[in-house]
Amino acid sequence: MSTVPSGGNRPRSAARSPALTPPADAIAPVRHPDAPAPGELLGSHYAHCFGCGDEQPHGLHLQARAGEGVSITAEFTVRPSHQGAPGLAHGGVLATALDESLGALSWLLRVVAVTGKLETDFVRPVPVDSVLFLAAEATAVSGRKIFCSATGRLGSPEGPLALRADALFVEVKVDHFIDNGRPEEIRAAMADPDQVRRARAFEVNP
Ligand SMILES: CCCCCCCCCCCC(=O)SCCNC(=O)CCNC(=O)[C@H](O)C(C)(C)COP(=O)(O)OP(=O)(O)OC[C@H]1O[C@@H](n2cnc3c(N)ncnc32)[C@H](O)[C@@H]1OP(=O)(O)O
Repeated sequence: MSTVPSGGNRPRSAARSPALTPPADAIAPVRHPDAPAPGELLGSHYAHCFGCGDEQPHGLHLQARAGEGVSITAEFTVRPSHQGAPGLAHGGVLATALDESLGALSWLLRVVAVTGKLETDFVRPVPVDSVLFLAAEATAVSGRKIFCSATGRLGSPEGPLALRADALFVEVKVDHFIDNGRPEEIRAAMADPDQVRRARAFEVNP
């Protein structure tokens, strides 16, 4: 019996929702001229974010770095608290790591965007203590819609493919959070000059 999980070589687009295929008039994503330089750590967009916040004790503490074009890389170490099955990462946690990596592309586009749709293939089991090497890139833009893809590889950037995702992010105004977030966290964020600075860094026209 083969030990290679099935599905690893399936062409990605064949099984994806039509909504994840950019329309014919979509344009190539444009890296903002003030985007962080390739290799630069992007930092957290919100200290309490479950994906990247350094003040979030339960979080993944993902640290993303700018890549070339509109791409990022990130590393995620799977901890015992991330288990689903014994000794294996929970799929929802892995999807979160992909989602956060894709969200980090906003730093390079300098737009604020949220996940509208995320489709994930779990190609290989991911054991506890694995280091996942994540890579995400924006592939097309159409109006407010940002089409993007990510992969997660085991042990090194060239390691076996464990995860891949395609996603649609939708550009929003900062008001999206002010209007929808719980008032106490919104008040605290708006009173924090460092948080306001981070929010501004996403926006071309704040
Ligand atoms: C302080 C700094 C913090 C910075 C914060 C950064 C946070 C990053 C965190 C990591 C990422 C996340 O987890 S973000 C959290 C998880 N995501 C969310 O909570 C989003 C919840 N959903 C929403 O709020 C909404 O549905 C939106 C914003 C996604 C879309 O609503 P809208 O603004 O009214 O726009 P709408 O007209 O519906 O959609 C615009 C276009 O996108 C398409 N579209 C929208 N959703 C979908 C969908 N699911 N599947 C297909 N297509 C979709 C529409 O068909 C339309 O296409 P067309 O007609 O134009 O062709």
